[in-house]
Amino acid sequence: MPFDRPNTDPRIASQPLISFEGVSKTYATRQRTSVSALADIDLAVPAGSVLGVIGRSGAGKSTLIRLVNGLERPDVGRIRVGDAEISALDERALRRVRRGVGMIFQHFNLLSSRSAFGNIALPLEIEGRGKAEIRARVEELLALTGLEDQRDRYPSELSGGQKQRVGIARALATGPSVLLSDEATSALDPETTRAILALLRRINRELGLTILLITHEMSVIRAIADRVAVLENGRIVEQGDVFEVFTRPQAEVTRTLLAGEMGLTLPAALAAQLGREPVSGAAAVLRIAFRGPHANDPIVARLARETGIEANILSGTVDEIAGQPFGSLAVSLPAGPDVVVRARAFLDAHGLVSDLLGYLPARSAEDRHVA
Ligand SMILES: Nc1ncnc2c1ncn2[C@@H]1O[C@H](COP(=O)(O)OP(=O)(O)OP(=O)(O)O)[C@@H](O)[C@H]1O
Repeated sequence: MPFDRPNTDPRIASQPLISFEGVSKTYATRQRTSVSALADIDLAVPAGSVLGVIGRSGAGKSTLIRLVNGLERPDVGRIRVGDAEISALDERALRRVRRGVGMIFQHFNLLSSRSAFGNIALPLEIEGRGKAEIRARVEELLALTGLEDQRDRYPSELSGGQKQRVGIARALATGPSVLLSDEATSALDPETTRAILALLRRINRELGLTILLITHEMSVIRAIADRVAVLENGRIVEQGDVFEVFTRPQAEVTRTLLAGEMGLTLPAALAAQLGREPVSGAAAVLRIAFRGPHANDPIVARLARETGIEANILSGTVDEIAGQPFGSLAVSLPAGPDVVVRARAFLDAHGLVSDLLGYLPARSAEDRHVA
C-alpha cells in the first residue's frame, strides 16, 4: 500500500479535476515482451491545486502525463478530466477535451518559423478565431508572461526562459482549466527555473489553473507543488501534502530523492566514515527533524540539561517548506549503554522525529566541533 495522507489545505478544493482510478499500462516491446509502465495508479488532483509527480528515470512519469491527454490509453482503470472519462473517448471527443488541457514541454516545442506572437496565436488560429480576437488575446498573454518586448522575435532569438514563457502563453491561449507540465524547467539554469516556476505558481493562484507536473527534481516540487506523488517502478509509493512528505518521508526512494534538497546529507568527509555497526567506542549519529514551531528549539541544550547526554552538532539547517519552517540537525552522541535509546526517547517525547544514520569511529566524532 502506498503511504497516503489527506489534503489539509483549505485553499484547495476537495473535488478532483483530474483523477486516476486503478490505472495500469503496459507497453509491448519489439522483443515481444511487455513492460509494465504503470500499475494500480490511484491519484487525484484537486481543482486549483498543483500536484507534482516525481520519480527517477523510467518510473513512469511521461506515461502518466500522456494518459491524461489521451496520447496513451490504459489497459485497465479510468482517467477523468473534469466530467470527461478520457479513457473512454474516441479521437473526436478527445480533441474537444484537449482544448481544456494545455501542455508545456522540456524542449518548448515551438515552431521555428513563427515569432513569439505567431506561436502563441497558433492554437487560436486552429480554433478559427477572428483576427481582432486573436490579437487581443495574444497581447494579454504576452503581458501575463512578461514577453511584450519579445513579441516579434523568433525562437532562435530567444533565451531558454523566454522560449518557455512563449510555451506557457501558447498553452494558456485557449483558456484551459488544466496545465500539464512535462519537465518544463529541466533544460533551464537554476535562476531561470526559479522565475518560470514563480510564473507558473502565479498563474495557478491568479487564474485558478490546476497544474499536474512531472519532474525528477525535488527542488521543483518544493518550489511550486501543494501535493506530491512519488512514483517508483510504475507505482505510487507515497503521496500527500508537500510539507508532510518532505518532513516525514516514508518510502526509501523519497528519502533518497530528498537527501540533497533538505540538507539531510552529512558533510562528505563524515559520510565516508559512517559505519552501520556500533563498534566499540563508536559514536551514534542521529538526524533530528524539527517541524513547524519546533524548528528553532534549542533541543541539544535541553537534551544535555534533562538527560545528561552531551550531543555534538555535526551539521544543521533551518529552512522553509511550503511556507512552514523546517529544521534538520545531524548530531553525534557519546558512546555508552542506552544512550541512543534514551536520546531518541527524549526527542520522541518532545515531538521530534529522529533517524539513526550510523556510527562514527570515536576519533572523528571527538574531532568535530559545534557548528
Ligand atoms: N512506447 C514504449 N514502448 C515500450 N516501452 C516503453 C514505451 N514508453 C515507455 N516505455 C517504458 O515504460 C517505462 C516507463 O517509461 P516513462 O517514459 O513513462 O518513464 P519516465 O519516468 O517518464 O522516464 P524519463 O524520466 O526517463 O523520461 C520504462 O520502462 C520505459 O522503458
